[in-house]
Amino acid sequence: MIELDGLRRTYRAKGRPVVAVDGVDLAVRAGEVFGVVGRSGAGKSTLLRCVNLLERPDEGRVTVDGVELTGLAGDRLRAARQRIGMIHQHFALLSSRTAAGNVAFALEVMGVGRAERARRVAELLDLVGLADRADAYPAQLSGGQKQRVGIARALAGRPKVLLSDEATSALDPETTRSILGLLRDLNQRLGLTILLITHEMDVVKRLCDSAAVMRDGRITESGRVTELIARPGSELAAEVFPLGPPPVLPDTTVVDVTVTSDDQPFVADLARRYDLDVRILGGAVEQLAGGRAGRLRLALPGNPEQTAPAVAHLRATGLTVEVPA
Ligand SMILES: Nc1ncnc2c1ncn2[C@@H]1O[C@H](COP(=O)(O)OP(=O)(O)OP(=O)(O)O)[C@@H](O)[C@H]1O
Repeated sequence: MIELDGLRRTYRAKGRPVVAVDGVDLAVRAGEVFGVVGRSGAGKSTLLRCVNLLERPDEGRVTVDGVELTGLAGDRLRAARQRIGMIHQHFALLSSRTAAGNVAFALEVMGVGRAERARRVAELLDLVGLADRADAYPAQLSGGQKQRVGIARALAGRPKVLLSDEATSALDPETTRSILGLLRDLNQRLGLTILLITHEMDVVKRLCDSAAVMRDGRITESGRVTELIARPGSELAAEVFPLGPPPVLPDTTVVDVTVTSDDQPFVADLARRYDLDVRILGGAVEQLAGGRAGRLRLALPGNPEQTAPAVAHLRATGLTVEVPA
């Protein structure tokens, strides 16, 4: 649904080039929620803004729903852009217009007539659960309600794709959960493809089917969330399920095991097979949007040489096992 090929965007700051996006290839499948994570300055916002050409890439191609946007200009580009909704961290609402007025404004820009506009505004506010606040001004709405208006407005052009720029970063945890629930619901009910950028791992856990990690303008890893978490050395795994530095324990081998949905009861199996008193030092296993996954840190009695057969057995059963240094 979204394909980025060889995307590059350079800014000039104080006379020097700053490569914000440095040759990015990315494919987002129709109907999936795809999250791009990375530290501040990694190039996430620039990448997202290149998808609807708010930012013109210097090089590379952007294709959305089979249309190469980088090959369009003028009215054809405007029309293609209407099919891509966008929501923002600080909502970007017009303070002088009510919730209904903000959504109506998007429809006005698209040339939708008055009667149709009124019908669509009611429908869109209903879709985001805000029908009863249609006449409220942004200053009278909570952060979560403002983001609901932002989402209704982004859906005005019946887009197939929604871009989300840190949509929940300004919200408290409970409101974040309700907005993530709404986005998941819209993704499923409307078949909406969502590409989002975030620095919140909770967003990746609760909403994303797939994800990519961005660093210094490049994608360093990308794939389905559950697959990435099971990949040895994955940065995403360490961010989503942090285990921290390993403790130093005498005559003990510390191992980090990635758990995914089809795993066997491996702790009990290990204890039985090798007569080991396996201890769980930390970790978590959760139901994510893309399936059950997690990481557990285990302590096996014995030095690495003594525990090697048990570790090899864990690996042979298909588990990702890392022995942290
Ligand atoms: N308009 C601009 N002019 C000059 N440099 C810019 C501009 N916009 C972004 N940059 C630079 O490009 C790089 C990537 O910025 P970008 O905002 O895309 O990163 P980000 O990952 O979204 O970070 P954040 O989460 O802090 O917004 C940074 O080094 C930033 O300073």
